[in-house]
Amino acid sequence: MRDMNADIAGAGRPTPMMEQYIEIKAANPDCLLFYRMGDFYEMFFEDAEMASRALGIALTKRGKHLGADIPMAGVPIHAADDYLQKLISLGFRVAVCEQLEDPAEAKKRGSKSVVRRDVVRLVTPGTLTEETLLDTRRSNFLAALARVGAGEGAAFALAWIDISTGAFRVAETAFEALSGDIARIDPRELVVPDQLFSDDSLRTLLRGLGPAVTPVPRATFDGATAADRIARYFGVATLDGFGGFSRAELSAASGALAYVERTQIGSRPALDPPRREAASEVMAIDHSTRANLELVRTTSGERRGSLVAAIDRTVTGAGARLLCERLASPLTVPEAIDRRLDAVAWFVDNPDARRGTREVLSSSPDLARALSRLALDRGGPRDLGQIGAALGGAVALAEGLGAADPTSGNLPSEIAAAVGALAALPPELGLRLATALADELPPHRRDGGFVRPGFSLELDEARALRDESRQVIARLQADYAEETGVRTLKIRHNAVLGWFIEVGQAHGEKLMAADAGTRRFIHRQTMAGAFRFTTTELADLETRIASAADRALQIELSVFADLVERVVAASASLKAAAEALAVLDVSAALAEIAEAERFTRPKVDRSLAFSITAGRHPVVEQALRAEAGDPFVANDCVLGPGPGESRGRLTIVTGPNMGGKSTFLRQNALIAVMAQMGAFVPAEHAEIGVVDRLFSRVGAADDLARGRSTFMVEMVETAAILNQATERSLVVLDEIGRGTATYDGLSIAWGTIEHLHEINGCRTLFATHYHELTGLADKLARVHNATVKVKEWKGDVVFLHEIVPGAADRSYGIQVAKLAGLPEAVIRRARGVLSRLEAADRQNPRAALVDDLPLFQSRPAAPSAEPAPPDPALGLLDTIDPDDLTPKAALEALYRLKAARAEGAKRE
Ligand SMILES: Nc1ncnc2c1ncn2[C@@H]1O[C@H](COP(=O)(O)OP(=O)(O)OP(=O)(O)O)[C@@H](O)[C@H]1O
Repeated sequence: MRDMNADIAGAGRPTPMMEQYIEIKAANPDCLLFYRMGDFYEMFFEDAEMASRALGIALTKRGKHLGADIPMAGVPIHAADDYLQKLISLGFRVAVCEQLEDPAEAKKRGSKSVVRRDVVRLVTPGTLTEETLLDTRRSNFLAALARVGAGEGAAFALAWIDISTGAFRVAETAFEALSGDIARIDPRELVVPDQLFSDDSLRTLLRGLGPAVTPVPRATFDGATAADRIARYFGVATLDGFGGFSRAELSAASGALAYVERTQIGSRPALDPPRREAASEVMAIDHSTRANLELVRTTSGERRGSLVAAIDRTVTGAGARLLCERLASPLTVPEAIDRRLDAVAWFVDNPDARRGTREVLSSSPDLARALSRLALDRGGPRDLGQIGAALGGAVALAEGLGAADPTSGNLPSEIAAAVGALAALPPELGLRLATALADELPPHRRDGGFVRPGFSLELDEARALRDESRQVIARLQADYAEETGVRTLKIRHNAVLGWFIEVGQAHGEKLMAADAGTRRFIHRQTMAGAFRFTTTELADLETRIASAADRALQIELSVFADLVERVVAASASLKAAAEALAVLDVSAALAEIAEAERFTRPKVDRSLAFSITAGRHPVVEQALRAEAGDPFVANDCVLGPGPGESRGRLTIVTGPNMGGKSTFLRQNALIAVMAQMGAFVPAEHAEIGVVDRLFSRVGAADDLARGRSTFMVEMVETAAILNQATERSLVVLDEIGRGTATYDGLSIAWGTIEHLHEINGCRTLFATHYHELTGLADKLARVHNATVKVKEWKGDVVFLHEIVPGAADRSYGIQVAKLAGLPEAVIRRARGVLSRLEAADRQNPRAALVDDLPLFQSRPAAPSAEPAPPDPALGLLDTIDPDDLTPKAALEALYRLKAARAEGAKRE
């Protein structure tokens, strides 16, 4: 397409319409152009070819350009949303180009003039608003990444906006935290200034995010104009009222807003003012930990099997979105966590209120998204209806919850705040919507028929006239039939002729002859087998009908506009109510699952405790139940400091394959996440000192997209843990070092444990098959051993899934391999090899290593007691006096120095 303009100059001119198309397309080169022609969006040239392949629609042609056929493909307006959804999910961006005037208007300018058209909106993954294009249970964030400064001193920030609900947040981040923060926000689209897009240090990260990354001109991120842009958007003189923002945050917020403005063209979504999220208030969970723990989706990308799928009992889309958000961003401030837990506890203790709340909520529509569509002028009567219904529900809820706490003042603060927000809704708005809107609502305002009879006298009159005229037509038809004696005479309507009288051919000829004198029946059209007539009477009536119908529609549209205006004027309180409804849904849903699954309230404080009694893995437990398999075996886990200790413990978990080590590791990480998101947890008792960062290295996966092998990925992630974990962190490591040769792996695991114990001091679970490591428990004060119990029965192994103190002596790998169906011959051979290896180890046991190796030395601690041998080069240097040297002697001295240094290096 880009070259097309150049081509045209050299050849004959394209048609005026093609000229218009080419101009609009040239302004939107990175989008498929949906070019409105009547009831279709048409695409031409490469766009047509791409769309026809992507959507499986017919590729046709229309006219010629430069002597060649113009490929064309089109989608009908009424089905456009479905096609848009498919295109967006395939990574396309679409520019929607509408007709901006009636074709009749264009004709007035001359027969060759083209209808004015322009792009009214860019549809991109991060800027969707239509119900059909959105996933109800997932937020649809557009994020923007900004960097201020360069090199070591560079500051990063992210801003993210969901235009379908108005949510707008900003947060500072750091280079190392970027991938974790982006994973937490989970945006559908990330915009970055073009210089960051091509920055080497970010290339791997951005490439990993795929087509959802959109580079934009850096000017929109410009720090100097950022504050102005934001203030302008919200119509305020200064941002002071929104709180303080760093330069990087302003830049990101400005970049995100600019993109919203660019894609929405003239429309202005009703966004909340940007809210700052402090990194210290959210548990840091890096990208791979998030993926490993399968918080919101499994490693294969599905929601089924994830933690959120196992615990989500919300009944509204907004509730599901909030639950997901809370799960993705657990808190680190115990008071804030307690506020959430208080709300859940209240719903656990008040099952009737819970049931009532959930019942009202389940029929409560998506207030935030309906509001957003109306504010963007993309809403229909049903969106108004949804607001009305949600308002009705809100009033019922506020009353119901108030009644559940008649003494009032005893409601937990989160619920009280939600009830407050619901009670603050303008009562007249709900009433107005209820009286104005009909019971059954059409999807589009253009068809009318959504205003309740009795609401507007004028409308009722216009409608009566319109409908009555129709009866008059029926009567007229009977009269004409009577008058002409043609029983089959019909009065019909079509778009070209309007109302007309139709009779069969024979009757038509007769009528023309009989009527020749009076010319009462005016001939309009002769069809095959039929004649069409009109009369002055009918023409008059037609005008009256048309104007009455038109009038009725105009009145309806003005009622619509008035209602939208009232709704938009109340958007602040409606948004607060939408948030309140979501909070109530989440709290009640977490109470519901707590009761159904016997979850209990965790105690979260500022200690370093980590004490779980009878903890379970919520997903595995439900899966086992669904398969009607053995019940899940609950296990304890204590990682907090013991008596007299100031830092947390490291527990080495050994045990057979398939014994349940990974499950145990993950369940404790998940319990920490659940506790800090403000949910009850699958344990009899849980006490957790807030976890600032959670690290989990569970299971290995190649990252071929980034050109890293399994082992490399494992080492990169282990390095991140060793460099970042604090004593407040929780670290869960599964089989570190297994991806390489045994001795290398064992050595790396060994060094890692010592570093975690001595330097990081974090609470750690470490599962391994290197049994030699269990010896470390004797050497390192806070290292403990735990193992999974098994029973051997007739040479087979029976897993008990019970974690007990102590070390395993063997892995039962061969027994598990046998269970998995490895050929008998292989099993026999493996047994033979194993017994040889074990015999060799008995002669020269690796387990004894722990006694031989000195303790970990890399602590930046005490200088070593033994002085290092003096460097001979330094000794030699002392004997040289530069003032005494001739140039030749100086050169010789230099050679001698070099030699002495080489000698010293050898000794080191
Ligand atoms: N506490 C438990 N109660 C009941 N069943 C369990 C329990 N823990 C694990 N299981 C079952 O055992 C299976 C294997 O568990 P898991 O993957 O945790 O073993 P593992 O010791 O990590 O094995 P490997 O060393 O081979 O990775 C699980 O899929 C689950 O079905």
